[in-house]
Amino acid sequence: MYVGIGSKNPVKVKAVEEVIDDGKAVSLNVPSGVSEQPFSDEETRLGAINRAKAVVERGKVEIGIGLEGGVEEIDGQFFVCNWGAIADKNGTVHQAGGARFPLPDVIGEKLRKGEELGPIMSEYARIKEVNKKEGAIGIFTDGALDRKEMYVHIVKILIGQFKYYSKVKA
Ligand SMILES: O=P(O)(O)OP(=O)(O)OP(=O)(O)OC[C@H]1O[C@@H](n2cnc3c(O)ncnc32)[C@H](O)[C@@H]1O
Ligand SMILES: [Mg+2]
Repeated sequence: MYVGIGSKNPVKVKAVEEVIDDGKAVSLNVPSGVSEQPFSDEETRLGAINRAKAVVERGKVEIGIGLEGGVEEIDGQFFVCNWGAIADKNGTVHQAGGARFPLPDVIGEKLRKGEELGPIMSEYARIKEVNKKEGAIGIFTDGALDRKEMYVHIVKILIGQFKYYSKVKA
């Protein structure tokens, strides 16, 4: 299966490569169509869908995957949320949500001021481009789960659905 991923972020590309059968993904920089820092579950989900569709529209691959990270405020506390989507040339789209976990208030205050989570996290963890490494989930779980592994779960749910529903339709 030749798959495109709508991001050049190595954690997202590696997550797709780890799950797909032939292990080679094409990475494409495509617009998410939402803010650089999505601020709700809905916006994050839409970003993932837009990326997946944009990959397929480029015409290089039959199947596109979009992965998007965002934040969602629940009861005054910010949570990181994660969404993924898979799209094919026939217009089929499947979606999956990933892990959620709360962010400390000191980070929430910066998000409210309009800063992006990526730079906030790098400053907080004192790790350059932490969004391309273990990510916020790696920091706040003391390394129990990193951002790539978190996306691996989403990609498995996406590809799994794609295979299941293709069989059912056949
Ligand atoms: O190149 P792309 O694919 O856009 O990769 P990205 O790291 O910017 O990831 P997203 O656009 O999906 O995430 C939106 C913002 O939230 C940040 N973010 C999301 N999850 C994060 C995490 O686990 N650790 C650090 N930053 C994160 C990210 O860096 C962006 O500033
Ligand atoms: Mg981004």
